Parts: sequence; C-alpha cells; structure tokens
Amino acid sequence: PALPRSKDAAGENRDPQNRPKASLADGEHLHSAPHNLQPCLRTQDCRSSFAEFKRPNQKFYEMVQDFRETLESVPLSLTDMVETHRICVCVRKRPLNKLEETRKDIDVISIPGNGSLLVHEPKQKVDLTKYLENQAFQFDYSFDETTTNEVVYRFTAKPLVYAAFEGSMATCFAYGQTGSGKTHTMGGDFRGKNQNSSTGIYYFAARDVFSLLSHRKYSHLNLSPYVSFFEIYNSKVYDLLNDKAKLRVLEDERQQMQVVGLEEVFVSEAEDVIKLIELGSACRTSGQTSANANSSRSHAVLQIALRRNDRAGTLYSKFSLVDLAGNERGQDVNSNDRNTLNETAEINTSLLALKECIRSLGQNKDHIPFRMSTLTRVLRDSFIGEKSKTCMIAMVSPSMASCDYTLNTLRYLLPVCSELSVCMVCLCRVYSVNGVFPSRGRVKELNGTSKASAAAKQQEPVNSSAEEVSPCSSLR
Ligand SMILES: Nc1ncnc2c1ncn2[C@@H]1O[C@H](COP(=O)(O)OP(=O)(O)OP(=O)(O)O)[C@@H](O)[C@H]1O
Repeated sequence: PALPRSKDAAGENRDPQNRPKASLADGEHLHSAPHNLQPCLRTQDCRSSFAEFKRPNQKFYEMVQDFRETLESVPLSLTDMVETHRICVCVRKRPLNKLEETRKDIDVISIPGNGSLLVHEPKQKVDLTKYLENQAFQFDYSFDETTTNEVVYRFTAKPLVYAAFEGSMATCFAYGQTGSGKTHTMGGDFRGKNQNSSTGIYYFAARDVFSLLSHRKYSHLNLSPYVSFFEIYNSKVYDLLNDKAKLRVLEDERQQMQVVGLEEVFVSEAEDVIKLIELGSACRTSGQTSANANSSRSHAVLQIALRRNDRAGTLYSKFSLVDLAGNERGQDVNSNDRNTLNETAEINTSLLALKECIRSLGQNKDHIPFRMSTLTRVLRDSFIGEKSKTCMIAMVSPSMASCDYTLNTLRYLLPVCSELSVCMVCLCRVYSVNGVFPSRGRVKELNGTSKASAAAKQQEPVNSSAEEVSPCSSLR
C-alpha cells in the first residue's frame, strides 16, 4: 500500500505568524471564547497570543495541527490482512497521560496509517524562528493512540502463537522508554494502580494457545503448555515464580542455553496464566522503593513452552514475551552512582546485543552474536534456526518533552527493519523540504540504485545542524 501523501504540495510548516490571516469563517470556536476577548480573536495573531497564555508551546501546537490537516489518514482496521513476517517491526503510540494533559504538552506524533509514523520535531533557528522538522518512518504496522491491546495483539503476537504451533521458536519484544506503555501492552490495562491482566498480550497469547491445543489441526501433536516468568537485572536472572530466586545460565553439551532451576509451571487453562502473571509481577516490584523505576531497569520474560506429552517432555516450541528495560536508561551516563552506572552499562549492552542478533537473524547470517549479553544468551533459541520468528513492538510517548527519546527509539529499530524502511528514513528530509511523500514503489526503485541517501543529502539545508536548537531538551 502507498504511504499517505501530504495534500499540501508545499508541505513545509510555516510559522503561524507568516501564514495568511484566518478568515472570519475560521472562527467557529470564537463563540465559546470569553466575551471581552472576542474582538481580539478575529485575527490569527491575537488568537495565538491568547492561547499562548494557556499553552506553553502554542506556536508548535498550531504548526502540528496545521500539518495534520494536510495528512490523509488510513486507519488500521480489524479486517485488514495480517501479513506474515519472519521479523515484524511495529510501533505503538500511547495517548497523552494526565500529567502531560495538565502541562498542556503537545502531541508531536502522527500515525497516518499503512505502517507510517511522523515525528514533528520542534526546532528553533538562531534567530528564534520556530519550525518543525517532520521526520517520516515506515514500519510493518503503526498503531495510534486509539488502538486497543487486542488489535495490537492481532497484528503482532497472534501470528507468533500460530508459528509456535508450527514448531517455531517465537519471540515478541516490547521496547521503549519508561512510561511509554510496554507493560500496559504486555501485561494489560491499568485500573488505577492495578493491572487488568486479562487485557494484555500475555493473556491473549495464553488464551489462543489453549484454543489451538484443542484445534483439530494441532490436537494430534499431543502438547502441553508450561509457563515460566523471570527477570534479568544487571545480567543476573531472577525467577519471578519462585520468590525471585537467583539463577545461573549455563550452556549444556548440546550448546543449548539452560537457566538452571527455572520454575516451569504446567497450566491447564488461560486463567492459570493470569494467576502466574500476577504472582510474578508482584514479585517483580515488591521490596523496591520505586516499583516503576525498578521495573524499567530489568527485562521481564514470560515464556510459554509447548512440550510433547512423552516421558521426557520433549520441547516442541517456545514462545517468549519480553518486556524490555526502559531504553532511556541506556543514556543515563551522567550519574556518579555506581549502581546506576552498572545498570546503564548492562542495559546498553543487552539492547545493543539484541539489535545485533535480530539484524543477523534478518540477514540470515551464520554467526549470531547471542553471547554478547545475558538477555540474548537466555533467548538464544529465538535467534537460531530457520523457523525462528520475531516481533518487535516499539512504544512511543507522544509528548514533545519525550521527542528526543522517541527519535532514539525509532532509530534503534532501523537496523532491524527492512532496507525499504531504512530508505524511507533517508527520504524523510526530502519529504520535509519538498513536502512530497515518496510512494513505496518509488522508494523501492530508489533503494535499488542507492540514490536515496544521495538525494536526501543534496536536499539537506547546508548548515541546518549549526542553526538548529531543539527546544525539546528545555522541557525536561
Ligand atoms: N496505549 C495506552 N493507552 C492508555 N494508557 C496507556 C497506554 N500505554 C500506556 N498507558 C499508561 O501509561 C502509563 C505507563 O505505562 P507502562 O507502565 O505500561 O509503561 P512502561 O513502558 O512499561 O514503563 P516502565 O518502563 O517504567 O515499566 C500507565 O499508567 C499506563 O496505563
């Protein structure tokens, strides 16, 4: 499918001060303004200054709104086909949260559909002119803030459940900065402080495992499901179903990685899995002064192993669902605290190793560098073998204050995406300068001849980097 196009051929966002003055017909919302402000609101400038009083970054807000009006959206629908990928890379945007709403933070992410995502990065020149750098990214799927966990599951983890029944080692990762929605997606909606596990991907996957176990296509396989739940913190593995017992990772004589002593619980219905998720999640956070901060520093892995009902309980396949540590922790290099520095180094190493492993898997390389970190050692099976399948769901926060982190998250995904997606990103500067969104066909064409980056370079403003100051940083 073609990417959405900007309706405005000029495309560049203009500073509202330079835009044509709003006509009177624009003023539908004038009626709701306070009476004494109404005469003033007849002009665009006055409208801005009134609103600026209410919202710290009103100009950027208006620029983003103006840009959005030029976009044609193609929302994802439940009837859309689910494509099968060996490596599926998607992105999910959460809604602005209460705190961000109160601060009148700006939503700088647009999801026009067809797997595309736009970041409207607020910038300021040295002469204080404000402008947006609209950066385009392309993934297998992109989910907007209205998408439910069930829909995300349908396009991401559900195909992996089927793959597990076909004997694949399947893995689904939730990646992103703290508070971007990884646990919400994997573990379920929060009701106040309590999580409703029956609305998360962990549960949906378990539910479908049970329905497939009794399906005529698979019942003859005579399989039983077993669940384990552990976390990796500072390279150490802790069993969340056994009082956080510390476990060792060893390689056996067949070069298989074993987490020695890991509890593997037989489950007979999906509700058993909910109980285990709740038990493990409570264990994950208990005893810590700041539960959320801790959770974002560890990787949590829920595994559903399908074993044959033979005497040895031979492993048939395994489905791993991984709630990764917050990726912004990997940038926390200013701390003097030794623990934080260790954590930072560990998170950096493991996320880098993960990226390298998925990239090698995607390129069908013989060598997969899974020994680089505990996370990738434990998940070795996921990267080895022709039948392994992976899905990476990257969560992004929509706020302007998180813009830098969001861009880091998206850039992390690039090496694991197809060349097509990488190429899209090369072209995003062309897009923001010319306002012409290349179609996927055109991108493919450019990809073949490697003209994309050269074209992007040619169109880049000559000294843009020297002039640009990101106002995002001042918000943090
Ligand atoms: N798609 C969404 N819709 C509604 N609320 C969401 C969504 N995603 C996240 N939230 C809310 O945002 C808050 C933070 O989400 P969550 O704890 O899942 O983030 P996280 O990325 O797992 O953070 P951490 O890395 O600290 O564990 C929660 O209150 C959650 O309910």
